[in-house]
Amino acid sequence: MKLLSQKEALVQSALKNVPGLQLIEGFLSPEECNAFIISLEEYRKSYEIPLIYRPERKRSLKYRVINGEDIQKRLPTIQKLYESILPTVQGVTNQNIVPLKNRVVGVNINFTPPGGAYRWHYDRNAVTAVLYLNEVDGGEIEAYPDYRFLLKGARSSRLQGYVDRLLRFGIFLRLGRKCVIAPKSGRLVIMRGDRCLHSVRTVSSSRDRICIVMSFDFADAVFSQELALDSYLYSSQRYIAKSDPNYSSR
Ligand SMILES: O=C(O)CCC(=O)C(=O)O
Ligand SMILES: [Fe+2]
Repeated sequence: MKLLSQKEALVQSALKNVPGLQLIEGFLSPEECNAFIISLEEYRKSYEIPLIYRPERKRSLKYRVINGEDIQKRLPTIQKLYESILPTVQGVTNQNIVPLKNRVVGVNINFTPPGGAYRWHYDRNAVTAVLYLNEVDGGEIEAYPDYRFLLKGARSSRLQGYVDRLLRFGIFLRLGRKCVIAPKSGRLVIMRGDRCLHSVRTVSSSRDRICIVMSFDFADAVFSQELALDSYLYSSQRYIAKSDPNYSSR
């Protein structure tokens, strides 16, 4: 394992009480994580998992993903986990959130291959829980919780896109609180994903980083960019539009 720098070790140990981002260690035991990993290895023998690659100037999106519809059909134990984790996530966040109506997005399994990463973004939904299934070198979530200037009633607007991009510049990032969360089996990260700027650092191990991503939102939530963002995140075909699919092109 790579040794953490002293500064990063401090960042990690101070993470327990950050508003907008919580860690639960050992949410699953190593044996439970292994059982999931074995069932996913079996899954991969029967089904192709698409590789999504969207190059970006800084950190690109490069990962494989099993979407929620396929999980519901073929991986019932993971679907059950998504349903049974709800009270924990509601309790930790103190928010009356529910699983997403969009089944493709609700629960995903992300496989970040060696050299893969996940670009900087905010989530479309209010709360996201990431459950790490294994430990790899690199692949840390780098996050700035509670770090967004949200435009009321216009969160999918082009203007919101400009504001969000502005906040990624170093001079602004210094105003935020940086959290670095290394992947470790059974570790659960719960964040207010629509207010937390986050990304996944490049995986430097020779094996995939594997995690389960579970999304929740308020019952009345709507997201206007649903179709564009879904094809960007889940289809291995080239993404045609040039602009960021999180925001409207008008
Ligand atoms: O793979 C991860 O750890 C998180 C990815 C993520 O941020 C997301 O799926 O929205
Ligand atoms: Fe995310």
